[in-house]
This record gives sequence, C-alpha cells and structure tokens, in this order.
Amino acid sequence: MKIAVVGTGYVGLVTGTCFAETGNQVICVDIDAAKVARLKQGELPIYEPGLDVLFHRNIEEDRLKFTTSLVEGIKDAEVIFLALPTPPGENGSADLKYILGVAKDLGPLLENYAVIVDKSTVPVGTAEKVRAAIAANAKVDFDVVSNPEFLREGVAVEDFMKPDRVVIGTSSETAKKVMEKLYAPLVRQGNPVIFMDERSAEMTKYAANSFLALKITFMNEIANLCEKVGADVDDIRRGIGTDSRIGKRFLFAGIGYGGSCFPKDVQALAKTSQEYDYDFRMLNSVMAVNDDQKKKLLPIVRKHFDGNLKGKKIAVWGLAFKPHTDDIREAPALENIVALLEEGATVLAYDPEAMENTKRLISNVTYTHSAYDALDKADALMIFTEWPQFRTPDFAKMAELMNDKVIFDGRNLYELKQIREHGFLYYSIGRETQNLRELINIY
Ligand SMILES: NC(=O)c1ccc[n+]([C@@H]2O[C@H](COP(=O)([O-])OP(=O)(O)OC[C@H]3O[C@@H](n4cnc5c(N)ncnc54)[C@H](O)[C@@H]3O)[C@@H](O)[C@H]2O)c1
Ligand SMILES: O=c1ccn([C@@H]2O[C@H](COP(=O)(O)OP(=O)(O)O[C@H]3O[C@H](CO)[C@@H](O)[C@H](O)[C@H]3O)[C@@H](O)[C@H]2O)c(=O)[nH]1
Repeated sequence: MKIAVVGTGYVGLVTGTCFAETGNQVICVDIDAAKVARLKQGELPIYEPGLDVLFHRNIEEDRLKFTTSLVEGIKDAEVIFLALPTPPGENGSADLKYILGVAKDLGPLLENYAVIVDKSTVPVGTAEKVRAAIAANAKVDFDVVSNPEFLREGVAVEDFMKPDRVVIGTSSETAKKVMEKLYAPLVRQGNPVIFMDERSAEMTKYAANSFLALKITFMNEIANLCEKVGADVDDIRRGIGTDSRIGKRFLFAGIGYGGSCFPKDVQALAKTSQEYDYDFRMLNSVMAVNDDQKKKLLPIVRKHFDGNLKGKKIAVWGLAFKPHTDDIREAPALENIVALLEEGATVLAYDPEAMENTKRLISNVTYTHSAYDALDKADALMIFTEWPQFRTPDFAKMAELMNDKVIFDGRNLYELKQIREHGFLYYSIGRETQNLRELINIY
C-alpha cells in the first residue's frame, strides 16, 4: 500500500518505519526542514531502541522516504496518517491547530479516494472537525478514521509491531477494509482489531491514558500512606498485583508520572468533561496528587540539609521521564533540578540519553560522562529515572567518591537491607526507610 505519514515525531517516525517494514511504500512528511534533512541522510533525530535497524533497512530497500512537501508526500497515497502534535492549549484542552491546519491543506490536494487516519491523541468530536475541514475544499471522496496510538516510548517499536490491540473508529465499510488490510501483519497472533465509531475511538485513548495515570497515582498515594503507617509499598504492590483483576503492571510508586502523554491527556479529558458539564472529580485528584508527588523529595532534601542547600553539591542520576528514551517532556528531574539550583545547590547530572535535550533547557548544570563522575565529592545523590545501569552500582566506589553517603531515590531502586549494609542514608518512596518516619511530619 502507498502510505503518507504527516508529522515525523515519536509516533510518526515509528508508524512510518514499521509500516515500511511490513512492505508498504511510506513517505513521511514534516515541516521541520532540519529534521527532514537529517532523516534523509539516514540520521535518526530521536533515541528509540530497535528503531535504527528498521529505519536503515527500509531506507536502503527504498520503502521509506522523507519530504517537507505535503503535495509530494500524499501523492497517490491510499492512507494518510496524521501524527501531529496536540499540545495543551491555553485552557488545558488539546490544541487542534496542527491537525486542522493540515486537514485544511489536504482538501484541495487529494486527487483520489484516500483514508485520512488520525493517529494523534485528540478530543472527542475531532474526526468530524477534520472531515469538515477537508470537505470544505475537496474534489474527491475520502474517509476520516480515528486510530489512536498506544505505543510507549522506549519500547515503541515492539508496542507498534505487536500491539495488545488496535482501535479503529470508523463508520465506513471501505475505510474499515483498508485499515484491516494494513494492520493484518501486526495482529497475526490474534490480538484484536477493535472497530467502533470515531467518537468512541477518540475517547478510548483518553480513557486508557487516564486510567493508567490513575493506577500509578493510586499507588503513589498508597506509598505516601505507607510512610506514615510504617509499611512497604513494594510489598503491597506484590501483594495486590498478583490479583489478576488488578494486574502487575503500572503499579510502581515513584516520583510521579511525566512524559508527553499522561500529563496532557489527563488534563485534556478533564477539560472535555468540563465542556460537557460533567465534574470528573477523580481526574482532578490525579492531577493534584501527581503535581505534589513530583516535588515529594524536596522537603526531605531540605530537612536533611537543615533547610539550607547553599553550596551543597547534589548528584542527579536520570533526566529522561522514563528509561530507554531521550525524551524529557514533563520529566520530574527537571523541576527538581531547577528548585535545587534556585536554592543555591550545585548540580552534577548524568543520563545515558537525555543530556543533550536537557542542556538546551538548563545550562547551569555540570553534565558528566558517567554516573560515577556525577558523584565527585557530592553531598547527596538524587535518582529520578530507573535506567538499568543505575540498578546495581558499585556501592563501595560510590561511597569513596561521595562527600556524604546519602541517596534520595525517586524510583525505589535498592533493597533497604543492601543499602544499609553499605552504610548509606537512604530515602525512597513509600517504604520504611531509614530516618524517614521521623521526617513524615513535614508532609
Ligand atoms: N509520544 C508518544 O509516546 C505518543 C504515543 C501515542 C500517541 N501520541 C500522540 O501522537 C501525537 C504526536 O505525538 P509525538 O510525540 O509524535 O509528537 P512530536 O512532537 O514528537 O512530533 C510531531 C511532529 O509533527 C511535526 N509537525 C508539526 N506541524 C506539522 C505540519 N503542519 N506538517 C507536518 N509536520 C508537522 C513536528 O515538526 C514534529 O516533528 C500527539 O497527539 C500525541 O499525544 C504520542
Ligand atoms: O508503574 C509505573 C509505570 C509508569 N510510571 C511513570 O508513568 C510515566 C509514563 O510511562 P509510560 O506509560 O511507560 O510511558 P509513555 O511513553 O508516556 O506511554 C504512555 O503514553 C503514551 C502516549 O499516549 C501511550 O501511547 C502509552 O500507552 C502510555 O503508556 C513515566 O513517567 C513513568 O515513570 C510510573 O511512575 N509507575
């Protein structure tokens, strides 16, 4: 099939590359000329495990191309994916200017029937708006389909190639057949392609992300309570996750959820609820708890240093919002680093992939070549991302490098027994950590 993908970010690039891998002819379109120039030279603008092999193979085998021209990109395309940004607008609802802008441009350019597929996360009713924007200037027949994407960054290729399910919102039999054919190679193991109407598909995406954000937030609140009552949230996680009705995944308490999706999508669903005069109280709690959770370690850090961070040297491990990505959008590390700097601390930071992106936002941090380099004479270590390489460090070496053996761990990486054996003062989330109970009253 001939496919165009408009918007070549995390979703567009993975979508385009994976559909090229299943034998389609794909052209990815982006307005960012510098990005397209890099892509044309075979350079990936993002770090996403497993993507490079597929990307290079499909370019070499002539199935994957890039352009800045919408006209060139959509010429003869049977399917046109919109993988454009939907950032929060001023009032918190998803800003549709990118989607509707491209939809308006598409109308006069369509020469044959095409299925326009909305892969971006968009509020209920958007497919109708896209259809109207295209129809205003279209000379040919077309269909608009909602096909929300559920990939996770860091495992995007695997999620895309083996989706738990594919959701397709359409009322057109023709579009349904086209989409069925396109996705057939990805669901050979029997994972379902679930058809529904456009509005339900749009809502499904927000329901999925909000539910996952809620699941994490529930565990974060259990963690906060564990600290008060003297219980261990990791034990609770094991205790409830084995109940198949609850499930083991997305139960890890920590320093709050970040990324380009959960924060904006929970907010956008809350906004939709407001617009439809429904008070979705849970969503407001999820947002408020998560805002607090991201700042949760700071009062403990302050207390540890008797309220004065001036001149303290803080090492930071992890900048990305999660491991296996270079994405720092809404990453908890960022606001914590800014607060530390504002209070007079010096920060040495290390992340395997996200330092370049962070440097563009925060310059007055020393970015180091390795995790251990960041520990040089540090008064404490703060951990924000659970990169595998942080999980089993050489504690003796850490102790030698650091000025003081103190760890504030936002991802619960270490066993309490293990860390105590090495003589560290250790603060983590929702566990009966050393000294933590004495500090609980500061919450
Ligand atoms: N990142 C994820 O993990 C993820 C997963 C599922 C769904 N989504 C949703 O998918 C959508 C895209 O997200 P993303 O993370 O890929 O965004 P992104 O910011 O990484 O990429 C968007 C791309 O669109 C390009 N663009 C903007 N205007 C354009 C135009 N007029 N024509 C062509 N290209 C244009 C930008 O230059 C950019 O390269 C969002 O709605 C997001 O919520 C994201
Ligand atoms: O048990 C957990 C699981 C995740 N997180 C945090 O939650 C955030 C999001 O993680 P994850 O969902 O793995 O990454 P995303 O790439 O943001 O993926 C989410 O957002 C995408 C964009 O909409 C969806 O496509 C995915 O299905 C959805 O999982 C990160 O900050 C994680 O640290 C936790 O704190 N505890």
